[in-house]
Amino acid sequence: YGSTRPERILAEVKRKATRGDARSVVDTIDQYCRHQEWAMNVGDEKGTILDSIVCEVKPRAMLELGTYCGYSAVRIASLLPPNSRLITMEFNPVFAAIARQVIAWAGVEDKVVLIEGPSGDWIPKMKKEFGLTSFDLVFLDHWKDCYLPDTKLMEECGLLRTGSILVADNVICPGAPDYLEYVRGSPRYESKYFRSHLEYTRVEDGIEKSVFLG
Ligand SMILES: O=C(NCCCCCn1ccc2cnccc21)c1cc(-c2ccc(F)cc2)cc(O)c1O
Ligand SMILES: [Mg+2]
Repeated sequence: YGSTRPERILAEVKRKATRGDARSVVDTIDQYCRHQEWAMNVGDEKGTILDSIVCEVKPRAMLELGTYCGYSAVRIASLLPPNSRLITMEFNPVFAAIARQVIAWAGVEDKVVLIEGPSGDWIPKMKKEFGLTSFDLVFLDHWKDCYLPDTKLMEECGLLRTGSILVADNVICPGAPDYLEYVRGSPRYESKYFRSHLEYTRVEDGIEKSVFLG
């Protein structure tokens, strides 16, 4: 039931996941999207790669572009050290409304700030709005043709510092070829590809981790 896929995912979370237990929310969504209906969460396989990077970086300030149902926001927030903050951005208000409820159900709302609107509008005003100097870690999971322009915009807006890390989902499927060429070719980035699969499928996909060198 529920008219949209995100609504059906939220209904499943409320039915099956333990309130306040982020891990059970993540596992419930993975089970549902693997066995009932596919959805564009980063998923369990690529999620494990993302987890290892979050644990390694221990970001104080993290940005996620592309919230969808809040699956990766919950996954990330559950790993963040105390007084760290994940800012997650969603363009679609219907998705944002669902994600807020998923994030609340998981009990990680005090670590997550969800903002709505297009990245091109938000990126230039984030420093002021959030009293930020820079992001330690950015997870790119929004429109694939926005990865490159938004990365350049973050550079221009001084949101990246030496050592800031970009983690990009879907660099193979659907693909972000211009972004890959940029981070792999630029002397200002040290890039590494983590081979994996498109969520819940056997199709090849991967995550690109790129360190900004300043
Ligand atoms: O399209 C994807 N994600 C983006 C969704 C829309 C983001 C919109 N948005 C959010 C914040 C924001 C800020 N500014 C502007 C726009 C913004 C996606 C697709 C697939 C996929 C689909 C079909 C298929 F056959 C194979 C793969 C798999 C993934 O993992 C994905 O992530
Ligand atoms: Mg994705």
